[in-house]
Amino acid sequence: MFDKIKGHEQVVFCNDEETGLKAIIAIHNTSLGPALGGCRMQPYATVDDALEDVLRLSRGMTYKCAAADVDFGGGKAVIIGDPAKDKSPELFRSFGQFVESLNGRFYTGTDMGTTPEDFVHALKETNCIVGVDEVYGGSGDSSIPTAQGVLFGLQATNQVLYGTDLLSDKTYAIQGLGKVGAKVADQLMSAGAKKLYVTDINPLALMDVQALGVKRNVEIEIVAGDEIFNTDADVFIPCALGGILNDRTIDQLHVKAVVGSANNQLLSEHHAGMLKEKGILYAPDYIVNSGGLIQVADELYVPNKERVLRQTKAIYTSLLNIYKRAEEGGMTTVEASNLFCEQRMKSRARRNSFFSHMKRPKWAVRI
Ligand SMILES: NC(=O)C1=CN([C@@H]2O[C@H](COP(=O)(O)OP(=O)(O)OC[C@H]3O[C@@H](n4cnc5c(N)ncnc54)[C@H](O)[C@@H]3O)[C@@H](O)[C@H]2O)C=CC1
Ligand SMILES: O=C(O)CCC(=O)C(=O)O
Repeated sequence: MFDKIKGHEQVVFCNDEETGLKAIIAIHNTSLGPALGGCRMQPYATVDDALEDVLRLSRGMTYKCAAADVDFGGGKAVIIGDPAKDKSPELFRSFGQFVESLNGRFYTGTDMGTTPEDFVHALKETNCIVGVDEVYGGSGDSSIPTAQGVLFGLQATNQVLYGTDLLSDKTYAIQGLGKVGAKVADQLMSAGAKKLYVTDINPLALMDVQALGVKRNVEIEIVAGDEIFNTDADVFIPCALGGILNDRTIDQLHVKAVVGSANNQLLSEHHAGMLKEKGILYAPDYIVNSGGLIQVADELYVPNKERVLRQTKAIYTSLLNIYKRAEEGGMTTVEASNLFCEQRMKSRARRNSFFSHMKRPKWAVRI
């Protein structure tokens, strides 16, 4: 087990037979501050699958926090269960009690399969919850800034590919039309996208986007499953599961770039090299999808949407800088991005231990 969790500070298995809660909380690194990361609910086939997912996701949060320049560390939680069938207020209260037991080392909120409403129940047990609705003292749906961040990432990418920030007259292939993907699709239509290829396992999500396409006069083509990798779109936008950029799918891709919200898009880091070899520009996921993190981290200062938007806009310049560093250093965009984050963590961690009280975040207003 210790080999498996190598590199992580703490992994907590949460078991409550009364509510049926089976969850894992993984804290990767708290050298920049307490761990922060959403909670995913998914019917994992095995506990090992759930563990692998939470370990990968929490590690990604460490880099995301460093890149977005928020004083938090990397953590994430997964609940093993079917979001359509296994949710109950008691289950989320039980999860909240486990979060509370970590005594401020871990802050959490939504991710795939969970909604802000779920965490209103958890909030009854712990203050370490972010991203609930404003009426409960939270900053609201974090998928709104996440989707905005993806749009800024797309603009930066179009700037490199075509010399313009405009998103119009291009075709995009979106995988996953959930909280983030549906908003990205909506905004791309507003921005004048020529055509969207879309896929989702939820037929209702597909019907909604198709109806919107008719209203906005934008062509929508629904494709089944893996066909999303094989469209003639200009940009592929993954907004569902991780690990979808792998030997098999990269072979099929003939887009010019990949820019999406899904966490851990690359099955393994060497897949960034494969994309580079194929001439596909890859926007590192944790740079592009940091809008939600920016909002939930900001929430602890007292929520402020303008401040969040300003910081989310910085994704545009961060991504351009990463593209430039990668080009100049002959690296993949992921290598360039990881290097930048590791340098920042090294210098900030030292600063934190010199000047900060151990009990961070020092700005938390809800403790
Ligand atoms: N919500 C947020 O603010 C953030 C989300 N992310 C990441 O973005 C991705 C999407 O997140 P959300 O939109 O919040 O999740 P969500 O649960 O609201 O939506 C996910 C969508 O993907 C669909 N889906 C699941 N498996 C699929 C498959 N095999 N093929 C096609 N579609 C599939 C689902 O039916 C659903 O519509 C996740 O990887 C998440 O970790 C990252 C940062 C922040
Ligand atoms: O979006 C959130 O609520 C928290 C941040 C997070 O979990 C993520 O960026 O993956």
